[in-house]
Amino acid sequence: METLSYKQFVGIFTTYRPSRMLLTIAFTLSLVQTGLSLVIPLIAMDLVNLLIEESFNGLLLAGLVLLFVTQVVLSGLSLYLMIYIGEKVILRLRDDLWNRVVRLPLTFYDKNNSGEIMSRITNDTNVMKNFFIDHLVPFFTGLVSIVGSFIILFVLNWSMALLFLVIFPLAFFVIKPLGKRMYNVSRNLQQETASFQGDLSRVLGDVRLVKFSVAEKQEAAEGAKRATNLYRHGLSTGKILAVVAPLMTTTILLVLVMIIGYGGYQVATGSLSAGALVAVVFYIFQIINPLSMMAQFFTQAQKAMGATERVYLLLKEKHEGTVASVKESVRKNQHAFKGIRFSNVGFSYDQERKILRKISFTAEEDHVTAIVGPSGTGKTTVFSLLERFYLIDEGDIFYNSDSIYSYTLEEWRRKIAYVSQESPIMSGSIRKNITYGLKQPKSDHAIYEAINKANLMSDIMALPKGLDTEVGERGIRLSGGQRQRIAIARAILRDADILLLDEATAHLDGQSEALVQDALNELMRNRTTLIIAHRISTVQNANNIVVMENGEVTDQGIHEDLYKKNTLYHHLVNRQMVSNNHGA
Ligand SMILES: Nc1ncnc2c1ncn2[C@@H]1O[C@H](COP(=O)(O)OP(=O)(O)OP(=O)(O)O)[C@@H](O)[C@H]1O
Repeated sequence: METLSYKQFVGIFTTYRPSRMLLTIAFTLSLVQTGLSLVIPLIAMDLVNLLIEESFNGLLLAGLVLLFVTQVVLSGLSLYLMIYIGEKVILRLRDDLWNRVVRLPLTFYDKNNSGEIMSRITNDTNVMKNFFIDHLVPFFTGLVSIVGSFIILFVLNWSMALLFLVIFPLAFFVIKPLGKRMYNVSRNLQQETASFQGDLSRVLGDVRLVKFSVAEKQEAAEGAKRATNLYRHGLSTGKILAVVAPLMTTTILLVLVMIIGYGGYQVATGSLSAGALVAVVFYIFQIINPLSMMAQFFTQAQKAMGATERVYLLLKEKHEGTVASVKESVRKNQHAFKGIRFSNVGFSYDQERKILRKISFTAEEDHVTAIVGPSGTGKTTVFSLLERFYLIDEGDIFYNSDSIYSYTLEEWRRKIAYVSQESPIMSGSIRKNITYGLKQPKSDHAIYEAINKANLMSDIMALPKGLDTEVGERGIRLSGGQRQRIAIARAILRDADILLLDEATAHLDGQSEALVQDALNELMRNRTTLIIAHRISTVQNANNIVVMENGEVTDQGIHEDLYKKNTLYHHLVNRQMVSNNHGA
């Protein structure tokens, strides 16, 4: 993994920050507050000295109290502003990430685990936020506090300032190398957290598979291994902290003992006033506190860098619109043909294996074109290319007279309704599922019409809350046939010009299948329909059948002709389809 440069790191914060004005106000407030805290010991010094002389200045005391109060109020205000800015940055970042995630091309999801992506968007952004709020801003105000305190300390009593200057930096020689280790440890820790989440979402997503494969033991062991890894990384962090924290405390104690000892001696000899010693101790604290925080700053910065690095990788991914439109568009092709035309299309998912070779066929408007072929030949891939999930390598695909790449991605996908084999259902109401992705809201009347055409009416009427019944993960489970008919109702409402249908291989019972088939016949009317066919009735009724074999189109025609002259087709119909044949 390439490492993030400081410039990119800062770049992310500046890209998503709110107005510069707000940042300036927040910074100014915390600087003023820090400045005030530098004045307080000076007043305290005068007060102590006055008390020793047994006189008292009420005005001075009132001034001190006022300063204290102002400082507290300003400190609260600036803290809130910083939190506000931090939250704003992360809000924008998460917004942007979410936006990107839904727009990333499928090629990205082929390569990345969804649980890990979730972890990046939730955990890693949190780490970034905490760094900003808890460390970045205090770092700068801390710097002001340290420098200011040192200057005053030197003016008050240079010998004590010098003493302090010699002892304290020693601690940093030990802490610095540990910072580097901390970076590696937290980087691994976050990677491991992401893997943990990745595994968890994999198991939860396919909990049925786990159960019917009796893989519980295996998964439990896998999970325990991951949890142990997390534990180990946690302990490694602990070890580093166990060295750093006592070291810091001891150093602080040492410094205090020496300063107070030496200061007490000076007070006794009369070269330092008691008030000045009080002020010196104050300033020492105002140096030590931010310093120990700064020691953490570097380790935390490293941690935040690790988190930002992964977020940055996600931000760098190109979204689908730009990938799928790379191909030069060819509008106004000469052909007057209406429908879809594949012209010498070549495609591979990766460099190693060509999946489709010189695919050419037509799917005419108002016709049903069936695609048949053995498993793994590339039929689903043809559909994916039509949906522009992936970009073709060679040739072109035309719709009517234009290349499909001459449309914007949204324009193009709105022309298509896809009823896939699995008919996925989203968590939510049936209404939400049926109207999913539609541009305009549909009236209940239109929805019921679609439901009727999809043969779903009696199913929905039987549900307690009708259209508003919750389905999917948080609601009732639908049967395979019901899911398909919901997908069909969705496609009917979508009313797209092109229909892609991946016929289910799963065995529906006769009645369910008849219902689905009826609904499909209704859906296919007046569209350009392409079907990956598994039923003999489908191929018998198709206007054109495209036979695919090993990524190539080897034949085209109508059922009767192909059945007679094409051995593969003959074989396919006899072996694969007859078993599915209910209605033919
Ligand atoms: N996302 C992907 N990344 C890499 N290879 C893929 C991907 N999807 C499919 N393939 C490969 O492409 C080839 C064609 O797959 P495809 O799903 O198009 O076949 P199919 O004809 O639809 O098969 P089936 O009838 O079994 O569904 C297969 O060898 C498969 O391994």
